[in-house]
Amino acid sequence: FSTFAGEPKWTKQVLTYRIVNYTPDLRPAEVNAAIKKALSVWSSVTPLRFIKKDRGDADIKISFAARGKSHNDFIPFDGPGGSLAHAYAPGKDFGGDAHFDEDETWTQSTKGTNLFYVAAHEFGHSLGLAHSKHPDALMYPVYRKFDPSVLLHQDDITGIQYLYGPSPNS
Ligand SMILES: CC(C)C[C@H](CC(=O)NO)C(=O)N[C@H]1Cc2cn(c3ccccc23)CCCCCCNC1=O
Ligand SMILES: [Ca+2]
Ligand SMILES: [Zn+2]
Repeated sequence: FSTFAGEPKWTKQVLTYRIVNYTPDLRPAEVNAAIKKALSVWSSVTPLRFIKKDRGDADIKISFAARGKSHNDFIPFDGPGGSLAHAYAPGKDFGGDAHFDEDETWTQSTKGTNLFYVAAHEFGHSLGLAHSKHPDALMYPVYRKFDPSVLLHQDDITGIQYLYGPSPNS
């Protein structure tokens, strides 16, 4: 596993998240569920807890943006394929935020681009993990057909627990 320079991480265990806008590829309830499930991947192995906010500021702001429309972070997306999403290391303002490329076809299945899988990867960054060199780790930088049952590789767990420790009820 790897962390970001300076090992930025959240100094609180309860974090807030807000889904700022929704992709038309899925019903809002499906997006809410995929995001919630992707966050629970990380809270299941750490003391971290996530609270959803529907307005105002939040630690982790989630949004969808397409090509050209620079979602005011000056890193425009590249159309279908290519890069699928990106996220920022813990910190204020953009810190922790995750942006998803609207030009992808977001799905809940193994066809198209699975939102749950990509979100789980991005939230690894939002919590302070950089990329892993293990090809079967969630934090590996290439999207792979995934087995929805097994998501976190030991490398991912070791990394996140290095930052936040294990879940208290482990
Ligand atoms: C891990 C993932 C959820 C998030 C990462 C980005 C990331 O690390 N976000 O935090 C991602 O999008 N990786 C690219 C990497 C990539 C693969 N190719 C590319 C062609 C062009 C540009 C990038 C890529 C080859 C063609 C396949 C393109 C479709 C799949 N894309 C990828 O796997
Ligand atoms: Ca893209
Ligand atoms: Zn990544």
